Amino acid sequence: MEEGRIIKALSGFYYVKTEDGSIYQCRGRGVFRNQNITPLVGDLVTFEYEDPNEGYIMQIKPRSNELVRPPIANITQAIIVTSAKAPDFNETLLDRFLVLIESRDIQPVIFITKMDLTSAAEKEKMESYRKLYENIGYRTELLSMKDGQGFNVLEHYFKDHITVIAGQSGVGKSSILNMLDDSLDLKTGEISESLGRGRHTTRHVELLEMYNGLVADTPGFSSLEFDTLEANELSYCFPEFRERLGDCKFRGCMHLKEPKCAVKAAVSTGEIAASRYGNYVRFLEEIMLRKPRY
Ligand SMILES: Nc1nc2c(ncn2[C@@H]2O[C@H](COP(=O)(O)OP(=O)(O)OP(=O)(O)O)[C@@H](O)[C@H]2O)c(=O)[nH]1
Ligand SMILES: [Zn+2]
Repeated sequence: MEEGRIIKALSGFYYVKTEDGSIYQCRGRGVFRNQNITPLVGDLVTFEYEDPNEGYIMQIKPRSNELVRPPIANITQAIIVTSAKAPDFNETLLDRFLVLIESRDIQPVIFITKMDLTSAAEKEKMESYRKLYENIGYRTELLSMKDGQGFNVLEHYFKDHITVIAGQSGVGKSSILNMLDDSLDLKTGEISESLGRGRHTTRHVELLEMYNGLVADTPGFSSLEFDTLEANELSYCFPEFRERLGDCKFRGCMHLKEPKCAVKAAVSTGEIAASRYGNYVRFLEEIMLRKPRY
């Protein structure tokens, strides 16, 4: 029995990559279909084969998480791409992405793009946002495609991770992916050729090899609704709230009107940013007003 990770799903085949870099074309076992289990890109699996083009996936290891769009399992990192300008930087949108990513137990990283379009005052503002988010524990990079600012450090982000890129339209996600793609051609061109298909002939999800990690070729978190998050889970998706939850007087404190609330105390001293607390309250209202689904 061999072990590997599904890095691509296409026309009923799963492409499983083993530790030594070999790729096996496999089918799911009938039993998965009967049990309503679909193997996902990102899954760690065991498989059997006689011919590398005719393997069978025998077992799927338990997943740490899974996304519906794109359908990928075991994501460890999400890079939120957000622009400083065009479209304007929007901290509520950034916090929304952060919460959605935290709620899936995925480590967020923040890339702020298009720094070349900012004025001196705006640059300063972006630097202060960088401080705010780094204080919370999120690694944050200020980037410019135009002069390559910040890009030299990007490769360190990918090692040993399964990364999904997230962010609204027009912020520069494809530009970053294209940049990643180039170096990818050098590294895995051989493998793609041996499988007889180019990487660009498919619209299906694929994990691309990138600086000793894997990156999904399709952006994630396209739905920005909090449709599965419960109100009492929200504060766990704000790391700077999470670390203070034990200090609130009331168990189950929602950090609104309750007395002796450690979160509100930290907001009043500036240890928690007012913008973050404001977005917490806003998201909480949104979750409470959500129509029950049947
Ligand atoms: N000035 C400037 N323009 C950039 C930068 N990064 C990306 N752009 C431009 O922004 C536009 C949108 O970039 P994309 O990479 O297509 O953005 P995207 O996030 O993939 O957008 P969708 O595919 O719609 O989700 C393009 O015209 C890019 O050339 C940057 O750092 N500076
Ligand atoms: Zn509280």
